[in-house]
Amino acid sequence: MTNTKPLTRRALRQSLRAQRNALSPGQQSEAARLLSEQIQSIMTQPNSTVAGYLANDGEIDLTPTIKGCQQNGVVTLPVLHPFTGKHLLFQTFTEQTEMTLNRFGISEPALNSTAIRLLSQHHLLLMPLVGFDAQGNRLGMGGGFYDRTLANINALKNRPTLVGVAHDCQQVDELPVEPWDVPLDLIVTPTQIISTR
Ligand SMILES: Nc1nc2c(c(=O)[nH]1)N(C=O)[C@@H](CNc1ccc(C(=O)N[C@@H](CCC(=O)O)C(=O)O)cc1)CN2
Ligand SMILES: Nc1ncnc2c1ncn2[C@@H]1O[C@H](COP(=O)(O)OP(=O)(O)OP(=O)(O)O)[C@@H](O)[C@H]1O
Repeated sequence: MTNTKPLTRRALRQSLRAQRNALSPGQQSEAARLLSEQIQSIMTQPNSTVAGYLANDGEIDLTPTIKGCQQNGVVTLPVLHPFTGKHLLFQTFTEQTEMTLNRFGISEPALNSTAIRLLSQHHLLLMPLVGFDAQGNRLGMGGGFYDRTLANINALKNRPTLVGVAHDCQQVDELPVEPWDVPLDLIVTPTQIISTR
């Protein structure tokens, strides 16, 4: 019997990636500006530690958001785990941070053990995604990096709020869900703030 599930996810990925890549530079920068205002509006605590990402493949650009968060807090970026290659570490990011290209061609902080921040030290995790639905399901690039890294998140005493950030065109009615998928607490787009619980 043919298993159509992975195909469905693959087909969805392809179409949603094409849609975000079709946004014009003007639409991208307006989306980035609006998203930054949305994120500022949900940041309740001063001195927050927020994980971001550097946009790739048409993802919504967090540059204005990161600048805003750095003004009264700490920003970290994901780094591919040097040993497992399948998990993410989060390292602090400032203008002085030495950067390197990872195997996907995405810029990330050069490995520095003193810059690593634990998941439990974060208030917000801003997570890139390819697709989302209003129930909090997330479709990523297909590496399983965030899902593996967050697999035990509910065992933490202090767990960060998981925030999926995306363009509005990345929303679908209902995503296929896999057993390892870790649901999002919140989804923020340029025009929506969706609380999933
Ligand atoms: N901006 C950003 N950073 C991130 C992620 C992300 O989704 N976005 N990740 C979230 O997990 C991790 C990297 N995961 C990624 C997984 C696949 C591809 C990618 O472009 N895949 C290509 C195939 C590349 C290859 O075969 O080498 C593709 O699908 O076309 C990129 C990043 C960590 N950093
Ligand atoms: N907690 C986990 N433990 C072991 N393997 C996992 C786990 N989570 C995901 N995987 C594996 O990773 C692969 C990719 O998963 P999936 O398609 O859900 O990735 P994704 O959510 O799109 O990617 P990402 O989380 O990097 O954005 C799957 O084949 C799955 O087996």
